[in-house]
Amino acid sequence: MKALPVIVAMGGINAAGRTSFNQGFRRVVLDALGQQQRQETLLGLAALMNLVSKQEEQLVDGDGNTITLDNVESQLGEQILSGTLIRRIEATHFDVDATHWQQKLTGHSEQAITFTTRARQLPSPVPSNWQITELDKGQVEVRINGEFTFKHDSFRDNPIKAAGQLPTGFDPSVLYNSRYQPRGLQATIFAASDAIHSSGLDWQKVMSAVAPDQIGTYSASVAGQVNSEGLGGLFRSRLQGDRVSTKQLALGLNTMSTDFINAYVTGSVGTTFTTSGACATFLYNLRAAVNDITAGRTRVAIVASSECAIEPEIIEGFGNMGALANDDNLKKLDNTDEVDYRRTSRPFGDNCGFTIGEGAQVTILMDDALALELGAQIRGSVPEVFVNADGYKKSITAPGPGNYITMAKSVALAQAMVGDESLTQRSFVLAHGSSTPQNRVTESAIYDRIASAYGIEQWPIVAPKAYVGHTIAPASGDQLAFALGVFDTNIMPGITTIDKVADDVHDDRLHISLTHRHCEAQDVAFINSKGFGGNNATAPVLSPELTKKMLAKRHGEQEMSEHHKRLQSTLDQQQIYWQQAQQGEFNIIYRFGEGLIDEADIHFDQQQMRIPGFTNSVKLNIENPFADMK
Ligand SMILES: CC(=O)SCCNC(=O)CCNC(=O)[C@H](O)C(C)(C)COP(=O)(O)OP(=O)(O)OC[C@H]1O[C@@H](n2cnc3c(N)ncnc32)[C@H](O)[C@@H]1OP(=O)(O)O
Repeated sequence: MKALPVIVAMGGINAAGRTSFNQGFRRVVLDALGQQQRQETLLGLAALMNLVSKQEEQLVDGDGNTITLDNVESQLGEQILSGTLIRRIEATHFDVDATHWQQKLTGHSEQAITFTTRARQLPSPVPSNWQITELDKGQVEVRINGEFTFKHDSFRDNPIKAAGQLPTGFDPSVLYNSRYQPRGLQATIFAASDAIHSSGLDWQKVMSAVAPDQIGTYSASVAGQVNSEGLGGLFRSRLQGDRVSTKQLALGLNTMSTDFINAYVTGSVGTTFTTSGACATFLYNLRAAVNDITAGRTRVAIVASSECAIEPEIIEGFGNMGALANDDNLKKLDNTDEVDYRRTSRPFGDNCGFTIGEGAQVTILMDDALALELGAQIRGSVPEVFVNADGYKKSITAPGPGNYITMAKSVALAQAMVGDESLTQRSFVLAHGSSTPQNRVTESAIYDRIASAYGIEQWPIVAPKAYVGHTIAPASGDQLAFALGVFDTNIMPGITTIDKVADDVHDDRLHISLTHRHCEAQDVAFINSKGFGGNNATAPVLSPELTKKMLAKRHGEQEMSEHHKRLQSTLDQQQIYWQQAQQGEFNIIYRFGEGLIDEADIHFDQQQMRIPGFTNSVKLNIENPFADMK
C-alpha cells in the first residue's frame, strides 16, 4: 500500500504577508472577503509590518492610538495596502534612482599627476609609470606619468524599479539573533517557525513519533544567498577593496535553507536534500519529499525554498536578457510617462517581462497514517509531482515542450484518482504565469489544449505572480499557498493587474478572470512551474475534503473519528499561535547551539543505533533489496 503524502501545515512569507492561516492569500483577495476576515487580515498585517506594537495588552500605532479590528482599516488600511504586494523598490534594498556601480575611467596625463596616500594603500605591484617617494608617518607621494585607470563610485538610474518585496517594516533580522546571516536565511527561519507553529502540533511529539531518520528536509535557493552577507559579498568584496568574511561562503550556498532548518529549527538528523530546478525549485524539492514518503523512507517531510535576491546584480542579469518588465517598456505598453509600479506583473495580459519577488515558503507533509495518528490538520495531499525536460533547445531561456508532459500527466493522474466530474467541474490551475510575452502564449496553449483533450470547458487559471512577483525558488510554494487559500475560502483570485487577456493568449477553454470571485468548493489544484533551461514541473494537489474521503476509505470511519477527536487540541494550539501572530509575536524557533549531540553518547549494535535526544532508534536491520541477485 502506497503512503499518501498529506499536507499538514504551511508557513512562510512573501510580498503578500505571512503564509500561515492564509494571511498572504487573504491580502490578495481582500476585496472579496467579508468584513471580519478583512479586518483580521489587516490587523495581522499591521502587526507583521510593525505598524502596531503591544502595550498593556492593547495594540497601539506609532502615535499611541489604540488599534482594534474596528478601526484598523480606517487608521492604517492605506499604509498596509501600499506596503504589501509588488511596489516600487524600497531604499532598504537599494536606491533604484541612483544604483551604485563602479565607473571605469581611463585617462592620459601630459603632466605628472601627484598625490599623497598611505603606503599600505598602494596597489601591488605598483604600476610601472607610478613613481613612489616615501614620506614620514607611513605616507608616500605618488607621481603618475601618462596612462592611468581609476574605478570610481558611480550611480545610475535603474531601468527596473519594482519588486515583490516582503511587507514594508517587516524585518526578519530583528526577530532572532540573526547576525551576519543573509536575508534569505532569515526569511527561511521565519517561514519554518511559521509552518511549525501553525501546524498546531507539538514538534517534540512529532519527532518522537518516528525514527530519527524518517524525517526529511528538502529545500533550496536557486541563486544561493546573493546578499552582501553571502555570495554577493563574497564575489564583490575584493573588487570593492574589502575582505571576504569567514561566513560569506558557507552562508551563501544554495543548500543553506535546508541546513538552517535542520541545524537551528528542527534538529533533524534525517534525510537532508537540496535540488534546484530554476523557477520550479520548490516543486523539485516537493517531488523528492513525495517520492520518499510514498516509498516509506520518510514519514515527516519539511519542504521549503527561499530566495531574497532583490539585488542590483540579479536584476541587471534578468533585465539585460529582456526577461524583466522595465520602465521604458511599461510606458510604451500603457502609452504613458508614468509607470504604475503596482501593476508591473501582468500574467496573460499585455506584458513585457516579469517582476522579481522575494520570499520563503515551508510546507510540512506526513504520510497518511502518521497524519491521522498525530491528529494533524489535513490541508490537502500531493500524490505525485511530475518533472520533465524540454528536449533539444535553441534558446536556453525559452519555454518548451516538457511542460506539456508534466501538465498532461498531472491531469491524467487526477482523472484516474478523482474522476471526470471532479476534474472537469472542480479543478483549477495555479499557473506559472511569469508575465512574459513568450510565457503567456506558450503556457496558455498548453492549458487550452489539455482542457480540450479532457473535456474541460472553462478551466480557472490563477496567477499569483501578478501580486507577489516571481520569487524564483519558492515561486511554486507561493502557488501552493494560493491553492490552500482557494480550498479554505472558496475564493478564486482573478488577475487584477491586467485590463484584458492579451489577444494572443489561447483561452477558448480557459477562465482567466480579471476579478476575484466566489466559487464552489474545489477538488483539485494543479501547481505548474517552468524554468530556464527546460525545468518543468507540475503537481496535482487534492483538496482537504477529497483527501479526508480517501483517508476514510483506507483507514475506516472509526479511525477518522479518532482523528477528529485528536484534531481538536491541534486546532486549539493553532488558535493560540494565530492570536500571538496577530499581535506580532512569532516565537521564532532558532536553537543556535542548543541540544548538541555528543557523539560519544551514540550507541549502536547490528540492529539499531541510538542517538541522544531521540526517542526512537535508527534501525540497522536492513534487508537485502536485491535478494534475487544474491
Ligand atoms: C523566468 C521564468 O519564469 S522562466 C519560465 C517561464 N518562461 C518565460 O517566462 C519565458 C522566459 N523567456 C523569455 O521570455 C525569453 O527567452 C527572453 C526574453 C528571456 C530571452 O529572449 P531571446 O533574447 O529571444 O532569447 P535567447 O535566449 O535566444 O537570447 C538571449 C541571449 O542568450 C544567448 N543564448 C541563448 N542560449 C544560448 C546558449 N545555449 N549558449 C550561448 N548563448 C545562448 C543568445 O545568443 C542571446 O545572446 P545575445 O543577446 O548576445 O544575442
